[in-house]
Amino acid sequence: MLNTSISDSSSEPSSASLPPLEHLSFQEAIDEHQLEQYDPYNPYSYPESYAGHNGQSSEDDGQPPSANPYDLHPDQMMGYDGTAMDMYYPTPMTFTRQPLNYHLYTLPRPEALAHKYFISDDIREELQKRSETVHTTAPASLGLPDELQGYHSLVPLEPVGGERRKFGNWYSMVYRATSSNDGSTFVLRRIENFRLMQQTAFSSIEAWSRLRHPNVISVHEAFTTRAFNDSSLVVVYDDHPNAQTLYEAHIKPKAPQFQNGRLQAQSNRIAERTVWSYVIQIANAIKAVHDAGLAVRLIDPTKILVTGKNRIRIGSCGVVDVLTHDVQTDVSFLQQDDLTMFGALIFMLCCNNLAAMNNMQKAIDHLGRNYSADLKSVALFLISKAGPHKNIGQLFDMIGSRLLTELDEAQNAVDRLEGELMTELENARLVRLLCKFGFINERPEHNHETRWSETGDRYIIKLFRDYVFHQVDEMGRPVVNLTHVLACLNKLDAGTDEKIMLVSRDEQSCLVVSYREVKACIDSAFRCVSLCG
Ligand SMILES: Nc1ncnc2c1ncn2[C@@H]1O[C@H](COP(=O)(O)OP(=O)(O)OP(=O)(O)O)[C@@H](O)[C@H]1O
Repeated sequence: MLNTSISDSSSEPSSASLPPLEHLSFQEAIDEHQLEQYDPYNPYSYPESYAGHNGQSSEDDGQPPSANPYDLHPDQMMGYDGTAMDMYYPTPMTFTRQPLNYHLYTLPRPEALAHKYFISDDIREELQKRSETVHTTAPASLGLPDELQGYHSLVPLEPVGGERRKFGNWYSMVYRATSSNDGSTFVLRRIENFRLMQQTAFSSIEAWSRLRHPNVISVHEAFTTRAFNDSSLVVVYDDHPNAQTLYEAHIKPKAPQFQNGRLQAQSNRIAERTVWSYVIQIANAIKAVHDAGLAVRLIDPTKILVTGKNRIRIGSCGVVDVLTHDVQTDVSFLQQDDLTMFGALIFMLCCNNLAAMNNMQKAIDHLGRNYSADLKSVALFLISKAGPHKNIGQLFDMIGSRLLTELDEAQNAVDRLEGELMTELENARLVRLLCKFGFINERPEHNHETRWSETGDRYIIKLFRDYVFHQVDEMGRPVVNLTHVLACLNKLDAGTDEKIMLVSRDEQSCLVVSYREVKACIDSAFRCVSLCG
């Protein structure tokens, strides 16, 4: 069995995941008096102090100064910790990483729209962070190969320099890289100084690459390379940006935090429900692996990833098979070993201690005191002596109705996501409309006509644009109301018969038109532009 050396990395920098986001809502930055005047239903109505001296928006659209992330000191930037990646590299970065403002679109959004028209902040932020992580680049000073068997733009996912990372007895490093084939990112685990004795060592990788399971990180391929100036083994996996290992998520000691004015230690205790969810997902993964005639061979908190809310995936599959190809071992023996490692993992998680198995009795007592008898029975079953009847299927008999709870949760999660997706359904429709506006309005010239966009049907479109976007209140201040814009655009897209009054800019004339008529004007003007294009 592979003896994975696990160093206590409590003092080590965290991995590629970004630091927790500090929500700097701008309401926090304004005083109570200003808040009283703030209209929460008007998405862009800012307190007086953010408007220009004449009561109109200032040039920066009346945004509070702190809402612009680029104006802030890096330490204050939302969700941005410049040191998060820098600490991986021994030499200082020579570029400035511009942070995303995750709240760019929704900071001033009215409460009433919160879950109606837009995906929820949490999910959007999470997805944007993942996308930002994928686009991180490494400094050239690291001297990484430019190209590696169809992969480029390598970025280490572990600190470089300092103590070298080990995978069993081998030095190892994990990189994110982009595939030249399809532009997707993958994760490459490199094992240094590996000498391939026989090509058949890769036969297990072929078997692993055929296995697709929601709780196993898919294996794509493996190859040897001299691109790192040695003979390295590289195994390629699906990328799950911003994933944390179980160790990072639950075992690594957390820094104490201020609570009620006092610095307090943070508990790492995992809720029983979460442990059961993990147990079921890992058992499910092991069953799929065993059914495929393989063995996981490495069930360890540093090699299992949490890739979303309580979503677990076993990683680093196949590497041990290649590394120990010359040692012939019966697969059923290795599968029994998987169950023992799985049992040990439950103890480590419940005791928040990688070394829990060093004091068996203490670990059993701890688990018994803090968790249910059922969980203790499952853990004890897994570490019990191997036998012909001990298999992963038997574990499912023990789990019983908890499987149904997990199924309920999974279905609820799908429903939630479908709900989120629904909120984005109409976005493309409105963007298409806005694009048409953009093509038509203020077009300097069309068919040698310099006043094309101001005359004929286009004049109605111009007035309609004023009606949607350029209304002012009785004090002459811009009415910046997202609800009005969305309502108008939706009615326009539907072409309703509702009539609206469009007023010329000099207020000397007005036109009463239906949305249906405005829609016809836009369609014909856009056709005219696109046919000549
Ligand atoms: N498939 C993957 N997708 C995304 N991130 C991954 C993937 N595999 C590994 N990682 C990330 O790479 C980092 C390094 O992985 P590794 O398996 O070396 O874990 P580790 O915690 O550094 O363990 P060790 O101490 O044994 O080196 C981890 O933070 C992990 O989150």
